[in-house]
Amino acid sequence: MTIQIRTLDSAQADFRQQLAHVLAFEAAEDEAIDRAAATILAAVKTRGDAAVLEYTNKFDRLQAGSVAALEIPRAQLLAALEALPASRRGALQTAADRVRAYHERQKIECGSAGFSYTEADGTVLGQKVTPLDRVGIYVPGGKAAYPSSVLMNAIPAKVAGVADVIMVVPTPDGIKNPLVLAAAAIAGVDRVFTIGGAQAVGALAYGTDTIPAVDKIVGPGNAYVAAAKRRVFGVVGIDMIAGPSEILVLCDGSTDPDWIAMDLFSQAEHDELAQSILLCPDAAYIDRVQASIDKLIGDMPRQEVIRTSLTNRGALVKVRDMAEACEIANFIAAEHLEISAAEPQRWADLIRHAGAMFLGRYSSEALGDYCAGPNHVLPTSRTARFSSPLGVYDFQKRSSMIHVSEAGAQTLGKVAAELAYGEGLQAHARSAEYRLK
Ligand SMILES: NC(=O)c1ccc[n+]([C@@H]2O[C@H](COP(=O)([O-])OP(=O)(O)OC[C@H]3O[C@@H](n4cnc5c(N)ncnc54)[C@H](O)[C@@H]3O)[C@@H](O)[C@H]2O)c1
Ligand SMILES: N[C@H](CO)Cc1c[nH]c[nH+]1
Ligand SMILES: [Zn+2]
Repeated sequence: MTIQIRTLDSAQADFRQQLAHVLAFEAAEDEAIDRAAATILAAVKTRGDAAVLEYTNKFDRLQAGSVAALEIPRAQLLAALEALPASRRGALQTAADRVRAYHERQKIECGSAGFSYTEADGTVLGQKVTPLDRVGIYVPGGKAAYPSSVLMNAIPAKVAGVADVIMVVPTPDGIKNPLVLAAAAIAGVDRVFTIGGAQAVGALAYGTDTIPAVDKIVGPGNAYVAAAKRRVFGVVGIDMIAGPSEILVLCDGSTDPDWIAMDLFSQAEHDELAQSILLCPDAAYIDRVQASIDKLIGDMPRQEVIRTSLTNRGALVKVRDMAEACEIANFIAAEHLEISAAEPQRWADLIRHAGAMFLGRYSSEALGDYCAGPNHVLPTSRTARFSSPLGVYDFQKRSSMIHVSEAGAQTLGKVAAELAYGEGLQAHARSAEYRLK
């Protein structure tokens, strides 16, 4: 069995156009998905629970009688945790502990305590950091179950101090994944509803009789979830657009090609729309990776998903050298970037845009997906140019603090009044002047 992956060469004159074509989603597909998400959101906004129930029963093939029946009580989460085989439970707990330890660092090092300073005249200025009150975490569940995504979403929220974490997760055909439920128990999720897609995003954004409206929705999902999140932004906060998974491997041509082939599979198996790309300066090595792909694909239970993803969205790219690979990687701004090379740090120093970087031949991206510690909810579709991994900071907000002393009001009042008159805003000017002696 062979897979026809597109091969590109950066020396070709139209390479950049070809690359842009590989990275682009079909615009027509995007529009159709966006229209479908808009229709679902409008229905949820106007008809609440009834619409959530209809869409859930339709898309996830359920026969639920009410949205309330789609809530999983905490006792069921705890029972799922208790019933896990010891090795699974141990792995889940280890992953949770490592994710928590990493995110605790973010709390310390990203200034979660706020700051304040006092000026010579006694005026105090500062910044107060507070957690959000209630967040919705989207855990994908259409084509695969993601216990790891439960940990990645819920743990930073709890580390930030969010009181109320509402999780949504679709359960196609009513199949509840016990590891997902157990992960929710370990991570301290407050409520779980088995709903997904745009209807879940709408329910969390607008609230329904059964599902409480949240302040922010975070978490990855398919293209419908991403489109819905884009549309509800403003009503609620969102973290980023974390869509179909991506891996970009930069390889110097000395890693076992089976390892690289499997790394490419690892993200391709998520979704037909997932994207796996290899950049390498060694043409013969690229052929070896292609041979490994053809050798290994037959053993993959999800080979049809992998095949579609690699055929439609994958690429094996011959580059001039590793420096050029880094330059191209900055353009691609991939969700995951593996630098499988002898001097990974040398190349990492040249990378500015990537959701997460995996350095060296032993850092397989899959380790980051589960248990390395950093978050696996990462910006996709080139949004790593301006977005960051999900983190404690996504569950916090900042308020500015201004405590002006009587002496401070004398100097600031004159400055403010002058500028207010300049803007033609009399009330502003007088408000400042009233405090002048
Ligand atoms: N970036 C990350 O951090 C990260 C992490 C894990 C997974 N992922 C990605 O998340 C995605 C998960 O996708 P998924 O499909 O498995 O689960 P999902 O939960 O995102 O989507 C399933 C839901 O999509 C909706 N849906 C499906 N077909 C529809 C249609 N035709 N019209 C309207 N709605 C429809 C349904 O409501 C269904 O419940 C994958 O692309 C995976 O790569 C990303
Ligand atoms: N690779 C996904 C993020 O793109 C996360 C994940 C969860 N489970 C396996 N992988
Ligand atoms: Zn993955």
